[in-house]
Amino acid sequence: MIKKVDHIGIAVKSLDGALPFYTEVLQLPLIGIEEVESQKVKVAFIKAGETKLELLEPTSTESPIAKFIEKRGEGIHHLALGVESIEERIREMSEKGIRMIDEHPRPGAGGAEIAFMHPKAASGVLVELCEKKVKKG
Ligand SMILES: C[C@H](C(=O)O)C(=O)SCCNC(=O)CCNC(=O)[C@H](O)C(C)(C)COP(=O)(O)OP(=O)(O)OC[C@H]1O[C@@H](n2cnc3c(N)ncnc32)[C@H](O)[C@@H]1OP(=O)(O)O
Ligand SMILES: [Co+2]
Repeated sequence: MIKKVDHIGIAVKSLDGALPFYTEVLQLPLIGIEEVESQKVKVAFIKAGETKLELLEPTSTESPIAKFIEKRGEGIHHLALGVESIEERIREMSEKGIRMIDEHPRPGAGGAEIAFMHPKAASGVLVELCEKKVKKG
């Protein structure tokens, strides 16, 4: 079911402000930066050994990240677990009575499909299921 911890999401006010700690102080490689409009975020992926850190900057006051920072300040936002056949995983979770935020996968960063579980279902942790769609051809 779960292949790995795909990434750890960290909510930050600005990528420019947060990145130097990870790339200069910790010397972790920056994989890339991209905007995910549907989630109202700009994200920076950083390689951290076998997993990744995902710094998330809100691109609007309506962004879930803006709301999170407003309420709780910057900090760890979500845990993303790498899965295969995400549609089936979502169905499995629903059948187990797990409260899903997403009943169907949504586009995530890096061409992934993602789906969130409600934090109440996971002892207060926002869990993201994430399937990297390998580009065919
Ligand atoms: C694109 C990229 C990718 O990887 O590809 C991403 O990750 S996108 C990442 C950004 N996108 C998302 O996060 C989308 C999924 N998130 C959401 O739908 C929403 O943020 C949400 C439903 C988790 C929370 O919405 P909200 O804050 O308006 O709702 P509420 O205020 O009612 O919060 C409901 C309860 O969840 C708690 N809560 C809210 N956010 C979090 C969080 N990140 N971790 C743990 N608990 C959380 C609140 O404190 C509250 O608990 P209490 O009731 O005890 O006070
Ligand atoms: Co994520």
